[in-house]
Order: sequence, then structure tokens, then C-alpha cells
Amino acid sequence: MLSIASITPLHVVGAAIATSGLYLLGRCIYILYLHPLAKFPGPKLAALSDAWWAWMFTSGRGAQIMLDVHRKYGDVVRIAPNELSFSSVQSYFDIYGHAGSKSRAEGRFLKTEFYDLGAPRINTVRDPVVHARQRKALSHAFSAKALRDQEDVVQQYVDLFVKQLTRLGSAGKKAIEATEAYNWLTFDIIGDLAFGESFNAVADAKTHFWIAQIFDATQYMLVQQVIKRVPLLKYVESFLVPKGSGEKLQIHTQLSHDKALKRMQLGPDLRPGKEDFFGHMIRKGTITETEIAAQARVLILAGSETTATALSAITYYLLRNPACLAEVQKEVRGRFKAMDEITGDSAAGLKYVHGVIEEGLRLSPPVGSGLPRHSPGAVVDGHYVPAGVIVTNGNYEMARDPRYWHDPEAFRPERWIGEGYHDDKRASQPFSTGSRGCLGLNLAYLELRIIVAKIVFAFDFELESKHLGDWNDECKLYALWRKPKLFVKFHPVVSTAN
Ligand code: HEM
Repeated sequence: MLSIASITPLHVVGAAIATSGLYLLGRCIYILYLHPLAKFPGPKLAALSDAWWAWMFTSGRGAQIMLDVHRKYGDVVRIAPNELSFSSVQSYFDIYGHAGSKSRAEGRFLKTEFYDLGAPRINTVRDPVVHARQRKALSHAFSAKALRDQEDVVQQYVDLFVKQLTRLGSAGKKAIEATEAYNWLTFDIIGDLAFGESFNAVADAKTHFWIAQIFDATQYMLVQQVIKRVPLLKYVESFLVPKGSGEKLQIHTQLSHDKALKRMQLGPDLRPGKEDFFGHMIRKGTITETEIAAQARVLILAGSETTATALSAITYYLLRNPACLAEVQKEVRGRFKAMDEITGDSAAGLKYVHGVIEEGLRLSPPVGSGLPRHSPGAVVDGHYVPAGVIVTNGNYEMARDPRYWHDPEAFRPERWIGEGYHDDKRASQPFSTGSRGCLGLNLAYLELRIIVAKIVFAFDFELESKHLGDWNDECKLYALWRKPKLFVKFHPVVSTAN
């Protein structure tokens, strides 16, 4: 027996270690066997600590890792002590579809604190009442009339883009890096609709300084969210974010304010009688310069990067599937005699183009991560999920699930035509669904249809990056997809001089 007098510092340290060890052991036993989520399968490390989730999220391979864990563990996987990932059509609609059908916050799956990224804006605001107000105010910019008005802007930049592809590519002799070129185009379109002035990226054939900040700035913001959940990562932050990305975020924020101020000064009617993103609110005096800056940043990123990512994937898949490229060329060139016949309406009738777009969005969804929500205490696909548990349902996994898709890894535009292969098309949700689903969906389809139809009409494509591996393996997911270089020769088949 030890007497008090004989207790040494070593004894104290030993006792402290033993107590901590017992506590940790007790906690592990609780988390693995007694916790309300203990019955759900998943990697043991994920159940024990947020570290597994942080690794998955910051690895650049998050989408593929989630695909693998669902293949291994099934439809419901515990990916953190207090988080479940689902992967079924039923769970997708249980989680994201709910919000649309309920008028009060109660019973809804609301966005989690992961979305707390500075001033609350349309895609990050968590309070459902504030969100509904913001969405209603912005919805004018996405009405059917606004969309018709916006088509002129889209057409103007697409036509310039087609000319630039001919010029820069010396009529097909030189390869063009398509992922960057698509960014010029989609950022110019959205920049014009948001700020009333182009970034001039297509005209200058150069990524605008403001846009160049976005990728690193977004990665930086997301890593800060991961650090909030796993504070120890602060010590290795420099390995998780590109150098200087914190400063880039500041520059980007400042530039947004400058552009927003200019937009306010331009007044409501940028193009008389035609809607842009903010004219309606400026006219009614319901938006301030700071709010324009915040919303514009979101709209520009949400509306450009996504569409450019879809176009890059579509181009890759067409080049890797020559029979599909020939089929889409046949459809477009058979339907139109001149470029100016290609409009939002006329392109909407192109079934194969529709299939090509949907298939690109299915195989390479531009929003690649699961969208986290808090369970209100509800049943998801037959499983009761206690209140406060974080849930996601990855679209990436669902869109490659053989239960829903015939030959899921294959690019088959024809699956979207008529009965197709009898796939369950609800299993591809690139725009999400419900009250937090994409507000710009119709604008995105308008752009994609016009751009795909026009470039297929105007050019034969030739892949210069011949050694590129599988597109999704080459892309890295850091909130946004960092895409590989995709060098393409665009051979003009019609005159694009005028
Ligand atoms: C292919 C193109 C696009 C894809 C795949 C896409 C996808 C998505 C997805 C998945 C969400 C839900 C995000 C979440 O829950 O966290 C979303 C939200 C949103 N998107 Fe898109 N998007 C695209 C284009 C656009 C365009 C062109 C705009 C307009 C400029 C836009 C504006 C928005 C807005 C404002 C939200 C937030 C909606 C809300 O929370 O009420 N998106 N988008």
C-alpha cells in the first residue's frame, strides 16, 4: 500500500495517464457500441474521430473515397462520430426534398454550420426564413422573362468564344486548353449578368485576375471550416491550402466590393427593358452595395465554375467516345444550316444534345461533395436519425450506382432519350432538389445547350492530351473540381469570321 508521503511525481503522472487512458477507452466503447449511431457501419476511425472525415474532405479524392465506402459498407455509412452518409434515391428525397414541402423550420433538414462562410448569402444562409426572403428577392433574376432577356448576353459571348477558338487555335492547327477557355466564357457571361460588365476574359483570351483568386480563395474558406471541426489541423494548415490563399480571399472580397459599388452606380436598367441579376432589387431599393457584393460573389462562383466544369467533362467524354461525338454532330448539323439558327428554344429540341449534357452532369457532377444537413429527428430511407446528427447523400455515388443505372461507368447519352435503358433517372441530381436546390438551373441548361450546340456545329474536335487518364481520377475535389489540362484542337467546319 502507498502512503501519502510515499507518492512521487511519477505516481501522479502514472495516475493521470491511466485515468486518461480509461476515459479514452470508455469513450471509444461508448462511441463504437453504445452511441445512437453505433449500429451504422463504416470505417472504425471515422466513428471514433472527425479526423477520417477531415482526411476524406481535404484529400482531393473525397468523391471517389465516398463511392468506395458506400460500395463497401452499403447505403448508410457512419463517416464521423456524429455524421451519416446515405446513398439511395429514397434518402436523397427524404433529406433534400423535405424542405420544399414544409412551411416551417420544424421537421426540415437544415444546412449545417459548415455553411457559415462569412456574411449569410443565398447559398450559405441557414435560417430558413431569411433564406426564403433572399430567394424570393433573387428569383426575379431567374424568371422565364429574365431568362429570355439573358439569352442575348449568353449568345453574344458564345459567338465571340467560337471566333476566339478559331483565332487562337489558328483554325485547328494549335491546341487550346479547353478547361481554362470554358472558364473565360462562363465567367464573362455571369460577370456581365451580375455586374453589368464583362471580365473580358474571352476577348483577352486570359483568365481575369479576379477569377484567378477564386479557386484558392474557395479552398481556403473550406479548409477553415474543416479546422473548426478538427482544430489540430491548424498546425498543418499550410499543407492543406495553396500558398497565399488567405490573402487571395481578401483580395477577392475587396474586388467584389469594388465591382458591386460600380454596379450600384450603373442603376437598375443595364439593358433597358431587360432583366439582369440585380436590376429589380436596385429599382425597388431592397439591396445594398454590401449585399450585392456578397450575393454577386456567390452567383458568379455558383453560376460559372459549375457550368465550365460541366462543359469540360462533356468535351472530354465526347472526345473519348467518338461514336457519341459523331451522333451529336449528325443531330446538330442536320438540324441547323447556320449558327444564328441556334437559340435556347431551337436547341432545347435536340434530344441527343440533351442526352450528352445530362450524361456529362451524371458522370461528373460539378458539385462533387455531399451537401450536409442536420437531421431534425426523422426517418431517412427507413432509418431513424436522431436530431442534430449531420446527414449527407452524395449525388456522385448515387449517379454511379448499378442498382439505378445500366452500365453506370459508361458515357451513354441515349439513356436520356425516351425510355433509354430504363434507368432510374432520379438517381442523378446534379442541381440538388427542394427549396435549396439550384436557383440557376434554367440558366445553366440554357447556356449548356447553346454552347454545346454551337461548338459542335462549328468545329470538329481532336484530343491533343492523348495520355489523359479517366476524367474523374484526374480531377481533384477541393470544394471545386481542379481539372487536368485538356488540350483540344478545334477544327472549324463552318466560317466563324462574322
Ligand atoms: C451546371 C451548372 C450548375 C450546377 C451543377 C449547379 C448545382 C447546384 C447545387 C448542387 C446547388 C445546391 C448547393 C447546396 O445545397 O449547398 C446549387 C445551388 C445554387 N445555385 Fe447552382 N448549379 C449550376 C449553375 C448555376 C447557375 C448558372 C446559377 C446562377 C447564376 C446558380 C445559382 C445557384 C444558387 C443561387 C444556389 C443557391 C440556392 C439556394 O440555396 O437557395 N447555379 N447549385
